[in-house]
Amino acid sequence: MFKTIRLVTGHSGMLLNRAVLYTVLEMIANAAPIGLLAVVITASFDGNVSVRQLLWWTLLQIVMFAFQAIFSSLGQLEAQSTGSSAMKEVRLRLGEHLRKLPMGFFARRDQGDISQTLLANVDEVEMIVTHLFNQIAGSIVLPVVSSVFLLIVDWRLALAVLASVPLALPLLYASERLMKRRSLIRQEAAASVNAGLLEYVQTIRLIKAHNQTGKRFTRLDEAMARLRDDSIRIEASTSPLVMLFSVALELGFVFLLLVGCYLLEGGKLEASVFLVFMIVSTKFYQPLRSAGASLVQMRYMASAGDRIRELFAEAPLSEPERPERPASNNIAFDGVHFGYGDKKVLDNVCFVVPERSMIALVGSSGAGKSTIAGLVSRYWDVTAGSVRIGGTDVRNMRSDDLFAMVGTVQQQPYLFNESIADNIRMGKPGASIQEIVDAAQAAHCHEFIAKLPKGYDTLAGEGGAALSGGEKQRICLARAILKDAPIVILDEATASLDPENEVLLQRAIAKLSQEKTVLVIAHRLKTIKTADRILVVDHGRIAESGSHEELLASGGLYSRLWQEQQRLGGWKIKRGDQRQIYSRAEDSPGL
Ligand SMILES: Nc1ncnc2c1ncn2[C@@H]1O[C@H](COP(=O)(O)OP(=O)(O)OP(=O)(O)O)[C@@H](O)[C@H]1O
Repeated sequence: MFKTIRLVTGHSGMLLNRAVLYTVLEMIANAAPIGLLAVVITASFDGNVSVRQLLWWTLLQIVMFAFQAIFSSLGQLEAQSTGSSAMKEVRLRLGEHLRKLPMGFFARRDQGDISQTLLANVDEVEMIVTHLFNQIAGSIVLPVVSSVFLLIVDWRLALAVLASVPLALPLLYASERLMKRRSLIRQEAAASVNAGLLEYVQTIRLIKAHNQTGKRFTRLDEAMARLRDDSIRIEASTSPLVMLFSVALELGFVFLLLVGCYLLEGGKLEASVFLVFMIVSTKFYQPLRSAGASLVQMRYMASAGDRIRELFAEAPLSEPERPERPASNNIAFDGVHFGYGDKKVLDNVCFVVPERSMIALVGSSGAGKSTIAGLVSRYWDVTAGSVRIGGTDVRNMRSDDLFAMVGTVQQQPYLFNESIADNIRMGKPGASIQEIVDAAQAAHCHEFIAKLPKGYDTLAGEGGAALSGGEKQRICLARAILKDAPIVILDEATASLDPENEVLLQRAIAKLSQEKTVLVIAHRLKTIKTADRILVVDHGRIAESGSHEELLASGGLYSRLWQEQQRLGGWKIKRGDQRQIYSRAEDSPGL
């Protein structure tokens, strides 16, 4: 549990100490009136109380209440600000850590599961820092102070009051252990509900399209039912133990009555002392009961901390001890083998992409093209062989240097729910609006952005929901152009474009390749016809390599794919003719 507190407070540990100090002072101010009360009761029994003394005691009581209020506010304020800033730091550290993890981690772990850790688990741990830790520290101080006081006043009665503590503690321990076990199960159930909800919202279009609403909802419903059952189970198993702990603790009061009556009977105890004990013991049991309940609750929150620590424990991509910088921007694959776990995907892949050239990767679906592109950015590490940039193995480069060198436009473009300008600016933080417009013009998206009601200030919608696939892809391309990285990877970047925009974009990409190293993945072969070299990937191997003309002449796989696409691509919808919807391309010179 303390590991969790240390993990989240980090450098702010000292601030938390200050919060605890305020709480301790608050509790001392809370306990002080007890001593005062004892003096008043004893003096009243002895019959020597003056009005002046009473006034002084009352004044002292008021001062203690004021101190209590001041220290309580200071403690809460300190704990809240420590907690909030510590959590902000933890989220940033987690975000940074996630960025450095290999992509294999994201293939293993569910998005919803990760977001549950980043959001809910961090919030739960924040509760420890802002409320529970303070509460527990405070609730322990009061009984400690009161028991010291009681021991001084009458050790026999004090021992009677304290006798129930060793009886109650094993029950608290059992409850804490049970909570530890059950909380992990409940955390997993909560993560699976979160994952289900996220998937449901993200795929709502698909679910509607396939009329799957009921079925998907059933799965979500089941996950929620599991969470409900686990929550009830936690409550049902730990609450009775916490309750028993309270009852066992209160048994001390019964011991006090028994011992007190016995001593009173034998004339070995003054009635005033007995009365003081009966009043003060309430200040002993009540805080201990709430400390016990908070401790069990804290155990649950600490399991959220375990999940955060687990995430931090995931090994990031290894960083070289002596980082190297590439001498140039060419890319070389040298005998690369790679597989996802046991599944072998690439087999002895060798090729070079010279600087200022465009190399295209083509091949059937699942052949391994995106995997090759991913290895350049070190999304994964090769199993054998090496991927080098400018002669330097990418594993010997600092990952930040590598990411800065490569600009990628993915198959599925993603836009953040920010303005279009900010989405493009991500490529170069701090870029002026003129630079953004220039990049948008190069990516042929300026025109449609300018026509939007708020132009570049239009919100893209989460995931770019408010834009078409082609528009999103062009904005992502503008982002990559603005990044101005020496290596550009376009993974099916023109897949969602209409023929007209595709031609324009081809020109932009061709221009890009005059200055940069460009690796393009495309299914539509006519979009990469002009590439300096085309690599045909087949079952994880480079099956053919050459220019468009050379590959056509060789009559191999590329040539067959080309013929096939020519045949299929020759069909188009003929406008204005309801009877003859499809027509051969050669019938239409406009194609
Ligand atoms: N994260 C992953 N975990 C396990 N297997 C994967 C993963 N990503 C891809 N694969 C598998 O590796 C093989 C190559 O996939 P890859 O995405 O590289 O092919 P591709 O040629 O780019 O396909 P496409 O043209 O359809 O995008 C496929 O069989 C695919 O199922």
